[in-house]
Amino acid sequence: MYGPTEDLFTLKTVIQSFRNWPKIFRLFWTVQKGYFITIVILNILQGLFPVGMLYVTQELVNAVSGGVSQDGDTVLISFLFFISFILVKQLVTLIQNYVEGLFQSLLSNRLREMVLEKANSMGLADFENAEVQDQLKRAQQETSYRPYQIFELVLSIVSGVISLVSTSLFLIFWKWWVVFILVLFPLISFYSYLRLSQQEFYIRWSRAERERRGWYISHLLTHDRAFKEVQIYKLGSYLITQFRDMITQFFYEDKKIATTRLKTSLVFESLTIAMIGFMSFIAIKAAFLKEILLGNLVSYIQGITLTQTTSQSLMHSLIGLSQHNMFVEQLFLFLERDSSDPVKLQKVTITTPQQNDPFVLESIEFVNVSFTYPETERSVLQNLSFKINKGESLAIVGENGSGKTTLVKLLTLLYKEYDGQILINGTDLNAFDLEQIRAKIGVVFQDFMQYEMPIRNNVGFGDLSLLRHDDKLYHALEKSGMRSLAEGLEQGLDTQLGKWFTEGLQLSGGQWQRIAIARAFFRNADLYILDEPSAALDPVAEKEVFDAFNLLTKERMGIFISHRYSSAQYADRIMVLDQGRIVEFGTHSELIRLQQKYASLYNLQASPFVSQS
Ligand SMILES: Nc1ncnc2c1ncn2[C@@H]1O[C@H](COP(=O)(O)OP(=O)(O)OP(=O)(O)O)[C@@H](O)[C@H]1O
Repeated sequence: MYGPTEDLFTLKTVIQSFRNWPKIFRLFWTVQKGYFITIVILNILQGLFPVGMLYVTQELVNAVSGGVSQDGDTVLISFLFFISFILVKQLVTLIQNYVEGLFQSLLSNRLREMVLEKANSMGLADFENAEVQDQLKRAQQETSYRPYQIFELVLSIVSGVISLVSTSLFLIFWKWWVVFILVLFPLISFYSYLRLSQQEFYIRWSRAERERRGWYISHLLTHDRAFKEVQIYKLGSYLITQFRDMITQFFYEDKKIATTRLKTSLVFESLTIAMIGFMSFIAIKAAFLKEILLGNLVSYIQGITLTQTTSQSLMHSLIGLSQHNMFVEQLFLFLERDSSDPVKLQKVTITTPQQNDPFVLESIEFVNVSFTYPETERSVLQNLSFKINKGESLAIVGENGSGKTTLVKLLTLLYKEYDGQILINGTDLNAFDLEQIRAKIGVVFQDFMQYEMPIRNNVGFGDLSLLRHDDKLYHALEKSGMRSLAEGLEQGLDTQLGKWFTEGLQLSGGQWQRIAIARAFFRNADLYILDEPSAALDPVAEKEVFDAFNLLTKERMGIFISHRYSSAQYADRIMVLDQGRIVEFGTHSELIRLQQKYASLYNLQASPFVSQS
């Protein structure tokens, strides 16, 4: 297993985890300076309140009991002072809650945005990597609240230290050793609590993958796509049992830690109470013997309790801080990891139509390209060399798993780690801005997306800059044979598709595919790629789509993958892939004359006894 293990949580790692603080505080500063400063000031004030409270209480009690003065005015002034103090304290607390709430929302929004921005800048290889998925999961889980909790704890430590110092000074004039014991005692329990918090972190850390599995099971059980199979194959109770086993295991892990925490707390809390009891007894005895005034007795007892709780909560804050640090470390690990994709996130300017881009794809050439998927051994594409020029169409055929889709993924620049060279207009691909090249490619993947959004978005995502150009959207829909359906709808292009949201129109598999084709055609691309376009299309739709495709690619480039050899024959050239190698390459008639794999499969499909798939 990668990452930390339970034994690795030493004091050193705890200290090291503080290295993210400059980044965290820079983030706070950039989120909202005004709120940030206000929160700091209000927390310092909060730190001074306890000792203030001790003082006004002492003054009031002494005034009432006549220990300081018999004068009625003094009592009244002390009382008004006491009430005003409480009022100010409450006001500060209210304002503090208000500002902190707003700041926390802003911070959590910004962090969530940062995680999404990072995810958007990653490559496909990252998304297919379980370790990255775990990191993403941890980052998402911790983003919304951990950094703010660090801030809160730092502030509470600051105000805690102020309280501790001021209340200690108050007690020191009575008996210095009382303060010494009260501060020292929580330090003794520090190690036990630190160990516990590290164990908690490890448990949560190691859960990321299992939590994702749990999420997947609940996704299967709660989403329409899986519903049919879950019902027909009666998978429900099996999946629920798996889910239950998983959460039960989580529960027992949590329970074990909670029990240890309970035992530790029981020991230390009992000792604490005994200690406070002993010290209070000393103060009561002194008051009984008239060595101190009644007001002083009250403030000493409060002071003892306050010093004890403050020093204990300071200790817990420090431990909490180290735990939050470890979690935040995971967040920054994700935010700062190198992307497998050379394309860095760019702000999309959706106002400039892509039509204005002077760059034109003239040719794409593969020179001895071999490819192995990350984290795997087997070479999926081996020594591919071919060239496609503007105005040409290419059909790629081959058995399942022969590497057709992988080739499309390389063509669409989704993986950068390949051997050999890919040349664009005769120049190595790496010399180009990949975003610019991608903007010139319109593609329908085998597992195309069905966006649970209006038709406008489903098609318009092909070119965001033209999202509001209804005529162009309808034109693209016409090419994929979906115009009349869209025009017949009451809401037209703004009809919601899918069933996830209200008033959604559910399409058939073939209709969804045609929408995806319209999306690709909507883009003013130089290269159009259709991966298995006929998979869900009826013969009439297939013919329409191919006619549109041929027309569209006349002055451009067109590549399609198909298992239907009847479609492949109309491409200018055909590539036959077998176990990642090009075994035949040429026109339909050339390959038929060769009488090899293509010819035999073509004849097999043409035979009246084989149904076309
Ligand atoms: N993301 C991936 N990670 C690792 N291996 C993969 C990945 N995707 C595909 N493969 C492997 O690469 C090989 C080629 O897959 P590819 O999808 O390119 O085949 P294909 O020719 O398009 O097949 P089909 O006709 O079934 O769509 C297969 O052996 C597959 O197991």
